[in-house]
Amino acid sequence: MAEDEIPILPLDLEPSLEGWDTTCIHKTTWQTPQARYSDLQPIGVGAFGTVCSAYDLKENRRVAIKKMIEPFGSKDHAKRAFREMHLLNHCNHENIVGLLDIFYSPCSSPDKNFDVYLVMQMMSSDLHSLLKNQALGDEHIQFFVYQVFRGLKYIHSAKIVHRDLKPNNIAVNENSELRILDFGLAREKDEAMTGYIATRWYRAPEVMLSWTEYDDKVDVWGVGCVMAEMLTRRPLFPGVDHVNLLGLMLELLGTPNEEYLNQITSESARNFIRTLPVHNRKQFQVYFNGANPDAIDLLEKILIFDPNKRISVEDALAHPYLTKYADPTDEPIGPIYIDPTKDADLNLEEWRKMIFKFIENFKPIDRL
Ligand SMILES: Nc1ncnc2c1ncn2[C@@H]1O[C@H](COP(=O)(O)OP(=O)(O)OP(=O)(O)O)[C@@H](O)[C@H]1O
Repeated sequence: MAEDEIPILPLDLEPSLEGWDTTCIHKTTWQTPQARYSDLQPIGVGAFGTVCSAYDLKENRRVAIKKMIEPFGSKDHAKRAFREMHLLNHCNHENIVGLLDIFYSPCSSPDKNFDVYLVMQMMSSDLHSLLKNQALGDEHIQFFVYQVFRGLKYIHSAKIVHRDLKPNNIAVNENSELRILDFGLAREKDEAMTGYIATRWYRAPEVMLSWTEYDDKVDVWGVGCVMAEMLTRRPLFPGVDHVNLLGLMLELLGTPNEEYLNQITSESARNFIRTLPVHNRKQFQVYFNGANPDAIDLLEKILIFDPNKRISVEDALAHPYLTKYADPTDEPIGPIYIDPTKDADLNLEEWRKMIFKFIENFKPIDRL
């Protein structure tokens, strides 16, 4: 499946255990995963995986296990699967979900397709489910936004761009700890960026309007959309298609100036915007009526069309809205990520071998 064909799923699919091989033999141990991971309960579903919580009898803790959907369905699927496991394994940070273990289906060999299961820290909910059920107080919003930026500082300093931040990809615990999930679309920063990234509503304008280059500021935009959703409990830009999404952005943020429009590489996109009614930027104090003025100020600095003028992660962490939690001595940076497959043009069989080897060689580490 090409990246621009990634299905956009209805938001609330019922998770299930369908297709789970609960009898498969664990690669590294004497135990079957069924014996090591018991009490499987479906908790989540995405376009590329179904997720269960399970009790890890060896470590005496609950974990989340994601079964990748058709990792070998196509070359692009396999590439995505490899990237996800490799990136998850690279990151070790309190605000990023980590790879505790990985295993495959019974009698797997590199020569034929096999199922892949990723074991991660278990979180109790994600922001999408949380917001469906409850309103968040300002303190919670502050703490969540802080933690997302803290996680982004780590991944961006490692030269990784997440590219798919949205409430479903932000997991939280009862004690308000937060971890960023789902590195399926993440990329090494300098890699050529493709047009399709991020679920539509959270997609930065520079991605939609095909700027020649875009960078980690797409993730800052994503935080802005998620933060606005935390304040109002409604998606900020629920566009039904590209044109509608752009229209919603222009209505709130005003028509961008010529300097900005001239940076859009697609002539048709540029001209299209010029045909639309001219909007003035709405007053955020009115739109986000009742919100903490510092929250509004931070949003003003995030929701800016031009990524070069959009606030950076470092400056966001130092913003007055997050002062209560900010501690530059406790906001670690990450080791630079190098994708071993960066310039590789592998076929499906070769990807399968890469994934098999990764699982074979996987060594669990102590995860934060
Ligand atoms: N570690 C975890 N703890 C708790 N819930 C989780 C965990 N990992 C995933 N989930 C749940 O499962 C859902 C799907 O997981 P994930 O986003 O990783 O799958 P995906 O197929 O890559 O999704 P997408 O459609 O966003 O690409 C999440 O939205 C979340 O509700």
